[in-house]
Amino acid sequence: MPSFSGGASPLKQQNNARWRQLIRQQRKSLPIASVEKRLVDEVRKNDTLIIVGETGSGKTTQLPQFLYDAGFCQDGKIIGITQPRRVAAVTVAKRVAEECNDQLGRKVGYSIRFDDSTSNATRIKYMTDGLLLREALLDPLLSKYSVIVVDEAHERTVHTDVLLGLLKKVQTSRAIHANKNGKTLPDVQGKFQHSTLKAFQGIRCAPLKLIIMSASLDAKCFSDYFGGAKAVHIQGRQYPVDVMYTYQPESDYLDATLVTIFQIHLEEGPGDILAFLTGQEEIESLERLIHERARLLPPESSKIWTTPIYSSLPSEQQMNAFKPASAGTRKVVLATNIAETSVTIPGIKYVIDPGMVKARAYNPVTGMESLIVIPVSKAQALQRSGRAGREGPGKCFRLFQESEFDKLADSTVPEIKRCNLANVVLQLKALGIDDIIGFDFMEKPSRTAILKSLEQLILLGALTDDYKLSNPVGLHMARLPLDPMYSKALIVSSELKCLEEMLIVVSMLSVESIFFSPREKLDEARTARKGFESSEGDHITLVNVYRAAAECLEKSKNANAKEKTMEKALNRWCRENFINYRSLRHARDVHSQIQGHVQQMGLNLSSCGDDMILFRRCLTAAFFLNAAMRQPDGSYRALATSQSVQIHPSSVLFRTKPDCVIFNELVRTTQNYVKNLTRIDPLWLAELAPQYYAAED
Ligand SMILES: Nc1ncnc2c1ncn2[C@@H]1O[C@H](COP(=O)(O)OP(=O)(O)OP(=O)(O)O)[C@@H](O)[C@H]1O
Repeated sequence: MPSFSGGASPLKQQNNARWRQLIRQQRKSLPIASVEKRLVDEVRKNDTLIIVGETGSGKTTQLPQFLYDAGFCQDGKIIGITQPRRVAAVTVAKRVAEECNDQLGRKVGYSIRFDDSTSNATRIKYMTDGLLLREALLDPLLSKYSVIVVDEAHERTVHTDVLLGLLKKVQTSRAIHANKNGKTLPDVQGKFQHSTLKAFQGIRCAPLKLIIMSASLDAKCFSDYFGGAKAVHIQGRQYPVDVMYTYQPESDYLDATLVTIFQIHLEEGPGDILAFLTGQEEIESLERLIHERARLLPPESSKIWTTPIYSSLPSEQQMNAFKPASAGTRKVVLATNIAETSVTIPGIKYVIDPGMVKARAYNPVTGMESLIVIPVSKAQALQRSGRAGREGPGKCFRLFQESEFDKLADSTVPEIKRCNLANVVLQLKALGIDDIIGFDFMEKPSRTAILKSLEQLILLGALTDDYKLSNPVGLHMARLPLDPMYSKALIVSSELKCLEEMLIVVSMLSVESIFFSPREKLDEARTARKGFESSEGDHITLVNVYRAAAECLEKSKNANAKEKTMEKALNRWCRENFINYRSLRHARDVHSQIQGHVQQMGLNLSSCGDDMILFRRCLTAAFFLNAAMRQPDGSYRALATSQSVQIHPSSVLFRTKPDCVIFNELVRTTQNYVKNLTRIDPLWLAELAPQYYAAED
């Protein structure tokens, strides 16, 4: 994973005395600055504290610095701040390092999956909540942290919720431990796995301070969970944000966003625009429409620079959104909700919020997870408007009526209540927490959902029949930062000697939209795609694309081209073949990261060559829970859930309609569609997954 960079060079800025003076003034003028002493006192007095303060009041950037200055990092301890999103962890760490007049990675650093900028000197560490959970696998008492700040807790991502439960447990263990005046840790014996206990024998642990923060959380609910923890409210924001609503409901929010962008561009003063959309496809189609329309404007008003930001975009491309536009050009950032909380995107004065978001949905009875587009909550709308008004007064255009806003839910339903819990259960098991149903979740997922995931993990071989983590399969699976089904696929394919192919498939499935079909060139795109298609299905088609791209790179490498030229050649090849260059690059990134993991785990990196029957059998052994049979009426029935599903038109099997398939994704729109399919022989199911399909006597 490349390191995050971009924007003006911090060192250059730091040498500039005027710039330093400006930063000092900015920091002093933040609402949080006037309550520094009070906040530090409250943290001293309370082991758990809830801080609610408006967006932009200075919580994320300032509080860790206050605590550092107040001596919370004595004895080499670290203040850890978790964020639900990678991009926030990185950009905020960069900003705070600049404010501290230090290089990123020294006093202030960030650590996210596959990218760690910290050093032994780091005392203020920004990270994703998922990363801290992984750290807990190695250090169950999180002994190097004196304070942990869980920022943007209102988002209630599944990682945040699991982390909150875990931190509560760690706090208790550390308090008991500290009372025993620094003895070793028999008091936590039984709470954690024996193997991990050894890692911290003899370490002295002081109590852990825990701070929960957000602009839009229900303080009472968090306080109750933490035994009546104190909540403090920080008043005021630095700059006002004018919020506007539409007079009429908008039937097409994408078109309404496009119109609003040009309305702002042509009628409002200088300032960049941030528009929230639901996913990569919407972003890319709007980007094209903006460019088409901008070409029709007179030259003096046509200068618009669009820059997308969504989670599957490679990190250095995400960072483009944080760069300033050149003089006279208006930057339009097209973002998903990854830019909704915590971040300050320089230049943004106008926010456009169509009020929709793509969210996970889960049916605990069938065990099926899907993605659906739904209205945002009030908390999300508030966060979105809070991205304006950070460097000066701002405006937020909500593309719905005020009466609709009033009808929105106050907060988002916690993700833990609407996702497949297999991953959570696997992580908790790896942390030595055996009683999942009895785990102190802030909001308990349904019993059915927990049981369903336990059952799934047993079927995948990650848990034994008595619900213990299996060795080595379960241990390997917990170590891989992937969905359990994908982890299982890698382990099975190593046994069946086609790990190389499966690595490609898992990487390609981890990114969005590999194929690119512009509306005006649909026929050309279809013809180009035919060149990669396998009649066996989409997985092998993806392998073909990946290998053809690798061949293109190999050719330019053989011609001794420099890396930049090789990338250019790949970009050209992608355009010619209607492949999404951004997605392909991301897939290559993911591939090299996962390859590192599987090699470390000692898995066998072999290829099945042209034996695609073997590979399809391997896909069956991995994804047997997602098998579907054709019905007499041409529809399909998902075998595990008995749901009626259709093959998505994007699949190469859309027309051939084989008897039996395995699939990777279920998308709910007007119908249940399955995507990413491979044709299989139904007899393989009982042979390769007898634990699930063996015929009853
Ligand atoms: N990268 C940056 N560039 C310029 N100004 C910044 C940057 N990061 C933060 N700031 C300034 O610091 C202010 C406080 O930011 P901070 O992220 O600490 O606020 P917050 O209270 O945590 O907001 P939120 O609840 O939205 O996360 C911003 O409003 C902005 O004025």
